[in-house]
Amino acid sequence: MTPIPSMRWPDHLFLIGCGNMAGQMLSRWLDCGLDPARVTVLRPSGRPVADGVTVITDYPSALPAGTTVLLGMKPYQIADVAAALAPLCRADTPIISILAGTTLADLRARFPAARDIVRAMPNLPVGLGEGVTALFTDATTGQTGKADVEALIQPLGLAEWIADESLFNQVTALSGCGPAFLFRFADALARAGEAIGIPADQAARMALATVQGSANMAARASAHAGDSPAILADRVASPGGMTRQGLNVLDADDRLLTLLTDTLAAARDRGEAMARGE
Ligand SMILES: NC(=O)c1ccc[n+]([C@@H]2O[C@H](COP(=O)([O-])OP(=O)(O)OC[C@H]3O[C@@H](n4cnc5c(N)ncnc54)[C@H](O)[C@@H]3O)[C@@H](O)[C@H]2O)c1
Ligand code: PRO
Repeated sequence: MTPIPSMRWPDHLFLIGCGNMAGQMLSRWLDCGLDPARVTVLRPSGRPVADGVTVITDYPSALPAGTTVLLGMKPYQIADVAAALAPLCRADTPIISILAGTTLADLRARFPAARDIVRAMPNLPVGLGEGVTALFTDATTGQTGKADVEALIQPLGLAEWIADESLFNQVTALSGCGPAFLFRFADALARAGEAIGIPADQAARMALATVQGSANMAARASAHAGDSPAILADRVASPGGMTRQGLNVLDADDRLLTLLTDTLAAARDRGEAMARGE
């Protein structure tokens, strides 16, 4: 992949944990030209991450100058991680946290020296540069700190600053968890096809290609003509035809809308419970 010319990288990037999510972020950054020699990953397994990336299993005695920290482990590990990491962080050590349900106030309390702390909520397609990342910070973080984080997040896809942290669990439910809901939909579409008689492997291929083509088409239609997915759905449905009969099932009593609203609300509520330490 050709490096994105406008990319601006931290002098050094220190990842705490590099599993499903942080791994996708790092993979995209490396694809876009981040020098692996600038990256250190701390992971208990010590398993290699990528050529040239340093992997350690314990905390160093100091962080290289210009280090940006990415917290990428599980939220419940924050107490242990902060106890070891906070003494290494200085005022000019930016911290980006992708931990669900971990508030900025909590992060500030655990990393009192750090000035720039940003909550980021990415989703898995960031690995393709087609992700969504919600960002939140407070007035303590400087404008330069915000711009630096924005520059780092830019190659991952869409980035959206959230003005009000109380919406962070909502946006996490929508875009952070969203890929799982879409994957479920694609799976259900395939299984429904099988249920009405299509061979399973063929239904799986056709469902996935339909989701992929439709998502690409919806993105283009929105960007070029401002046409929403709701308008596109009507364009598929010939009056009195097959699609309308199907849409009538999804739309009856707002069935699909209610199901998705309940789904997002359940995910949001879990984020709020996690923030309470539950
Ligand atoms: N998976 C997603 O789609 C997604 C999306 C947005 C945010 N997140 C957030 O990303 C974080 C990681 O989620 P994941 O799905 O990648 O989980 P994961 O289990 O795949 O990765 C967690 C990583 O943390 C490492 N780790 C374990 N104990 C550690 C310790 N004591 N110190 C440092 N590292 C340790 C593990 O080796 C692993 O690499 C979570 O906080 C989650 O809220 C995940
Ligand atoms: N994965 C994380 C979780 O399930 C947060 C968004 C996606 O908690």
